[in-house]
Amino acid sequence: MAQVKICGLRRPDHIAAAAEAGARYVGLVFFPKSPRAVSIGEAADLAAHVPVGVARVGLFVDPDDALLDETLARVPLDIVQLHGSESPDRVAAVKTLTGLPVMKSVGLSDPADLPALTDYGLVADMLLVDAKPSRGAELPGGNGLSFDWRLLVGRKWLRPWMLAGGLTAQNVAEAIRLTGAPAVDVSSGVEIEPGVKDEALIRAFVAAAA
Ligand SMILES: O=C(O)c1ccccc1NCC(=O)[C@H](O)[C@H](O)COP(=O)(O)O
Repeated sequence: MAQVKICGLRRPDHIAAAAEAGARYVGLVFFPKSPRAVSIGEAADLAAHVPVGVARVGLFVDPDDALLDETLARVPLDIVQLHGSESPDRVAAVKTLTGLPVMKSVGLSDPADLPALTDYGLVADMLLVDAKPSRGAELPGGNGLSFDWRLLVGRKWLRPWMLAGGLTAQNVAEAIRLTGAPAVDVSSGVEIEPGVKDEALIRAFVAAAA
């Protein structure tokens, strides 16, 4: 059984569906280019709908200090997810600035990408092991793209981690079985079109990961 994060939620009823189904994390995207982006005001409203026991994850891509300060002044986040090209030093600085746990994404496509998980494991509180976006991709994540899960077999890192990238209700059980992932993260796999989540798909995904 793996914990579940549903990322890129934009509606209170979808947050409720995710929580009722048993998701332990919900993600709010603060990246304007994303079809899942929310404004700070929208996020403040959505965060108020998240039940106790479900962690509110704010997803940022190479944020500057001002964006983090402005967001956290209005949105009660529990975890900061960094999904850009933040260096290990920047991850440490964001932890200090925000006082929150930081989850750093690392994109994988081949074995040469694996050492980054060790490097970021020294500074981040959690790791998000995602597919590396294709060259020229508009978004650094949330692309519905998976990677060869066999890269992870038998590996251990210094921090708790989540598996992401192209997961769906159909493939998540096999992904967990193969990788031993203690937690999984999904966005596109519970959508009917980019940025449009579907309650039935959310419920099916959480059930399949359990
Ligand atoms: O979801 C986005 O739109 C997004 C935009 C910019 C950076 C990261 C983004 N998503 C990151 C996530 O945490 C996704 O859940 C993860 O990449 C998995 O996405 P998917 O393959 O679509 O399930």
